[in-house]
Amino acid sequence: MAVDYDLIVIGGGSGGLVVAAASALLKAKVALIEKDKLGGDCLWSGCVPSKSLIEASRLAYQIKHSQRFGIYTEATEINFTQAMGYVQEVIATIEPNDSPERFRGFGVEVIFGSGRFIDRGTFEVNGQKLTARAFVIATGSRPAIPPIEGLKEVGFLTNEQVFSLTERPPSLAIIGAGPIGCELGQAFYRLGTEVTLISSRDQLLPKEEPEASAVVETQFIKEGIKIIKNNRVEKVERVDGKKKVWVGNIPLMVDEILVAAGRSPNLETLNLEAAGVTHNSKGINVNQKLQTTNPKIYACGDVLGGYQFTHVASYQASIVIPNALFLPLKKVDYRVIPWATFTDPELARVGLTEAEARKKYNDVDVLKQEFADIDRAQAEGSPQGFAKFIIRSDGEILGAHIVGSSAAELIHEVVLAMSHKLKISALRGIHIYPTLSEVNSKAALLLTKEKYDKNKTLQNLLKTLFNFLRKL
Ligand SMILES: Cc1cc2nc3c(=O)[nH]c(=O)nc-3n(C[C@H](O)[C@H](O)[C@H](O)COP(=O)(O)OP(=O)(O)OC[C@H]3O[C@@H](n4cnc5c(N)ncnc54)[C@H](O)[C@@H]3O)c2cc1C
Ligand SMILES: NC(=O)c1ccc[n+]([C@@H]2O[C@H](COP(=O)([O-])OP(=O)(O)OC[C@H]3O[C@@H](n4cnc5c(N)ncnc54)[C@H](O)[C@@H]3O)[C@@H](O)[C@H]2O)c1
Repeated sequence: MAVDYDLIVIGGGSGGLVVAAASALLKAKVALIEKDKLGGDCLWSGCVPSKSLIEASRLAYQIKHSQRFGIYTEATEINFTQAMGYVQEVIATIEPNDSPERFRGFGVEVIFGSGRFIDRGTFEVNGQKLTARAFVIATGSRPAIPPIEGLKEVGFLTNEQVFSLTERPPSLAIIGAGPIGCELGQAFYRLGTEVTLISSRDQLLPKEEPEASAVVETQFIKEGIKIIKNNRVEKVERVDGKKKVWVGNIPLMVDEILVAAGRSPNLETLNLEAAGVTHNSKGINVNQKLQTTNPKIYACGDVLGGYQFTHVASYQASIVIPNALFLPLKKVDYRVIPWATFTDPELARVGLTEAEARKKYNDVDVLKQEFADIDRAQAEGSPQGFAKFIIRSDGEILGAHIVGSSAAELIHEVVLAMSHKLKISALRGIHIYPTLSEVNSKAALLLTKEKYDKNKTLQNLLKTLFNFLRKL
């Protein structure tokens, strides 16, 4: 039976936009259905505003601490409203890339509305019943709100409201110390808010290598950010115009609360049952080809509940496009997925942690190069942190964790090496002096040093050789 479209994409964020644009450029007939604005979380309430706010706060911190470089300024005044204005300015500059006009120009039919499946092959939106050869669900995620007594009544912010603030909250309790809590906690603190980070776990950024997270935590404590770990918010009350947050039995009086306690997939209104698409509490179930339990319906991005990053949504989109338009042959490969948390110091990761690697292999070795021994890091006054490589005895790189200045940029050399299955020795190539990238080459060199230190026979042989040569 003839259908209306080759592809119907539901959700116009990081994943859906890539699928829609590329498919239309390949001459497929594509409809993109968006319930709000094109751009998704990343543009409006995620990556773009958070990184812009972080930049404003980084500058504030550097100016405040410029005396060690012999630079004195008048007392720094932070105009929070203008800092937030800068955030909105950046969004407005990037927004045309995701505008409906641009996508219509690619040949995508952009439909605004929130629809639902009515059977395994039909999606209804704005009263229209649309059919397609394939569908892609890319509806993203929203903040998960923990069931805390009084929280809804007292009121709170999430990433969806926090970038619209025009006045600085004098104090802020942040529930959750994952990437959102840590990035925004430090940014708000540096812009003048008293911040308390509350984590139910014993580690900030619990998905990261523990010793890398510890470097971030040390910096937070040094700056003055209050941290409460191993504790949950039990209750919230309104007292004298303030918000009283009970963390276990510790009372905390704050002006505002930011909830950053993980994500929930956006799938409730899609009527997935009618389409034969199953899901779990984290997201939609898919196979390695990103097909849902209805093979004509694909899904990508945060709605899968896996790696929730813009670049992963784009990568998944690149798998979905050929599978949905042509033949479902391509499979996802998550061996080399990098990500970074943009705290100061930054924390970047690719591949396995040491604990994960040791569970899987019995020939794991660790190479750790401190930034303190990298001259450029000293020159820049940022000697904290390290690069830690998890390798196997044959030099295969299983994972890398860089915490320090520009870590998110530095990790890409490792990503390239891992993607092409290059051994750690590949990173020993000549690196420009003095650069932060030397942290990678010096870490790689540690293996050569380690091997040489262990090889007493070679050392004795060399000693004998030089003794002999001197006597000639
Ligand atoms: C504060 C914050 C900072 C972040 N920082 C980073 C970062 O630095 N780097 C990084 O890689 N990732 C970051 N992320 C994660 C990143 O934003 C997400 O992984 C990414 O946006 C996921 O893309 P997506 O396409 O799955 O969802 P989204 O981009 O959110 O797009 C989903 C779209 O679907 C629409 N939609 C939802 N339901 C329906 C429906 N029923 N019908 C039609 N349309 C619907 C939504 O309106 C939205 O436009 C951050 C997230 C947050 C919250
Ligand atoms: N730089 C980046 O790439 C970046 C930045 C921000 C967000 N993100 C993405 O967005 C996702 C969501 O971020 P997130 O920080 O909300 O989630 P998260 O799931 O990574 O972290 C949430 C944290 O909150 C804690 N928590 C949960 N309930 C709690 C409670 N009641 N009390 C105290 N602590 C509680 C959890 O233990 C966890 O550590 C991330 O996993 C990431 O994929 C990426």
